[in-house]
Amino acid sequence: MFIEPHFSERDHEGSLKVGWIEVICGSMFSGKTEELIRRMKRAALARQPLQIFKPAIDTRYHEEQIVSHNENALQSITVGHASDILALAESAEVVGIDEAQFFEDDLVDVCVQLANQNKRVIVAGLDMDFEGHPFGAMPALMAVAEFVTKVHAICMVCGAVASYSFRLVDTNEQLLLGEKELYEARCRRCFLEGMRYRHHTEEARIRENRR
Ligand SMILES: Nc1ncnc2c1ncn2[C@@H]1O[C@H](COP(=O)(O)OP(=O)(O)O)[C@@H](O)[C@H]1O
Ligand SMILES: Cc1cn([C@H]2C[C@H](O)[C@@H](COP(=O)(O)O)O2)c(=O)[nH]c1=O
Ligand SMILES: [Zn+2]
Repeated sequence: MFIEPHFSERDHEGSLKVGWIEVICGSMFSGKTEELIRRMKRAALARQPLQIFKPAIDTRYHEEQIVSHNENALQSITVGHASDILALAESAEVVGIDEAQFFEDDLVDVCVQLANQNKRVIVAGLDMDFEGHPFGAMPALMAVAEFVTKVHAICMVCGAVASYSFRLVDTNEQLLLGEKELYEARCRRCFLEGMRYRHHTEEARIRENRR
């Protein structure tokens, strides 16, 4: 379990002397939002001013809350662009960002600026998309972060540890919001099997159309 850096990182009034970036990544259903909520609740207990942000693109559950799959929730601000966070987080010492994969690449620079202003920045997001490719600004964020935590789900096919989000419907757009009706957490083996089957049926369909 992630333990916050020691309190010597604070001045005598308890304010942060140095900032840093924490990344929480993993597949869908792996507990990213739960872990973000857990860390933010502990910051609140320590009476540190905090603010949570999420991208306008993702309003699946609530406009002004981050909500985990098991219905844990915390107040958040929805922003259209990562750069909006800079002004809105001015009075926060701890900044949480959920669904980071949906922001533009400038999220990396925004997080670095916030950390350079001595803020603790906690970013949660999908490390890979439905094809198993790195998602948005997540890889770059992992590179500049002081702390990276990868959380895991349970494979819905075989019960092993899952790192992949398998899409159950046949669309190739990277952006497709949804839950269990559209995605399944899968281990490497079951993810690969699903992808092979998909390519196989796609090729069969193309062959059929050529006739
Ligand atoms: N396949 C699964 N593996 C693990 N947890 C799952 C799975 N399916 C549903 N869950 C639920 O999802 C919760 C995690 O939700 P959440 O924090 O929102 O995940 P994430 O933000 O990574 O999508 C778990 O505590 C569990 O209740
Ligand atoms: C893999 C993948 C996911 N999405 C969408 C589906 C969900 O709306 C979110 C992820 O939510 P979670 O909190 O991590 O469960 O992202 C997508 O648009 N494209 C993808 O490839
Ligand atoms: Zn599996």
